[in-house]
Amino acid sequence: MTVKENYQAAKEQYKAIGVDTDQAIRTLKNIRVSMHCWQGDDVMGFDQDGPLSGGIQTTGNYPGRARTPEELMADIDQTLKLVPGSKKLNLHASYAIFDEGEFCDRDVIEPKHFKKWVEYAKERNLGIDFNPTFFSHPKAEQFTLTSTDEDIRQFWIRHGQACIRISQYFAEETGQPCVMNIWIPDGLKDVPADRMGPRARFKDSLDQILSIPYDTTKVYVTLESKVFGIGMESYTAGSAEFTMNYAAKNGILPLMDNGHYHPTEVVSDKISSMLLFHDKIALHVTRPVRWDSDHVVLFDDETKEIAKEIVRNNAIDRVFIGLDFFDASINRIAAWTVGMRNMQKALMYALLSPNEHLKGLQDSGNMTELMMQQEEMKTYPLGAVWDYYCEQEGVPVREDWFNEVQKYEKDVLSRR
Ligand SMILES: C[C@H](O)[C@H](O)[C@@H](O)C(=O)CO
Ligand SMILES: [Mn+2]
Repeated sequence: MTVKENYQAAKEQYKAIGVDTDQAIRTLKNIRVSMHCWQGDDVMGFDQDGPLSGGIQTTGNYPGRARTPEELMADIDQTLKLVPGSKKLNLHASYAIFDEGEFCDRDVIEPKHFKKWVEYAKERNLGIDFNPTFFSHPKAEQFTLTSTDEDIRQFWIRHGQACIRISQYFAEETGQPCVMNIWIPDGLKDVPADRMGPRARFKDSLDQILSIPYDTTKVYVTLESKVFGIGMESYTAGSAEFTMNYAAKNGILPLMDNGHYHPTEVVSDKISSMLLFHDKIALHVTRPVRWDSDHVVLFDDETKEIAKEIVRNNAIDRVFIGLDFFDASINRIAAWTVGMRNMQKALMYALLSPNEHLKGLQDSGNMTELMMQQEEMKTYPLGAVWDYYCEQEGVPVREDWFNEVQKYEKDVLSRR
């Protein structure tokens, strides 16, 4: 049977339970998933040579890490060829590109240092999301926006402001809004004597960053929480409560990273609550294995559940979906491809669910049929619809994409 014939059979099966597969494909095609540039180079960036800091870690030493902007762009290109649908590029400030012999510290970076990224994005019809980088820098050895050293705190405030200006430049150049996410690692290894002070300074720093004029229809500033980091096990200033309240009170968006909570908490259960109080929210989809390990996103239960919450709450236009993982132990292009395709597959799974019918079963208290139907959905022919979608999008079907990764590894990555 051809991919199309398989699709026709699947289409009939879904139709019998009231699901329109053609519509699901049309919807999925327009959901932009933001691909993080930092999977390609183990979060090293181009503006400094020091180690990765901030309580995050890449493990592994698989050959082929991108070492220059040109290599990273080539690797992203290779990945984009293997991923269907609409995509966006997510950059960190540490990926600024300087001219030969030029260097600008993070507090004085300008749009011109991202001109090459803008050209790259425009040629590929990609929007750009952005992140100030409050780690991997000599001035981030201890604290950034919570620092008691006013010079250091002001340095990072200027960095945040510079990034807002760069974000607006991205939005204006690409014609797509830019999500600018603020995450700081600031925290303490051991029991604090003062939990309030750092948070008060963080609050004031954010107020100062956001005090500069910017177009809120073009730049969506988000604030990401985190429960702990390596070396910040006892306390993080940017806790869930801090970021949620700050975002709600100051007209910015909360960002939830599903690696940033206690292990039994799930972001899928938080989305509906957040949507009731915010017009828009943002996500970092990742896979925490026992801790915020940033493993590649799989087609697993939580990813599917996150996708279901976005789809069945009609929140596709209200949730910015970005990925955030970095695995240096496997081929990095395969890592990106698996993660991107799985996020989209999860969205397709959600779109192919008879959501109104299932909700009706819950509302009428018919929990037996609800369980039965939700379980049966797991073996409906999602794969046939996914394959057809990939074929329509001109990207490899099923595992065929891996041949291209192997060829690229042989021809390009292994020569680095
Ligand atoms: C690179 C980081 O993962 C990112 O900036 C931040 O979103 C994070 O999740 C830190 O744990
Ligand atoms: Mn994150």
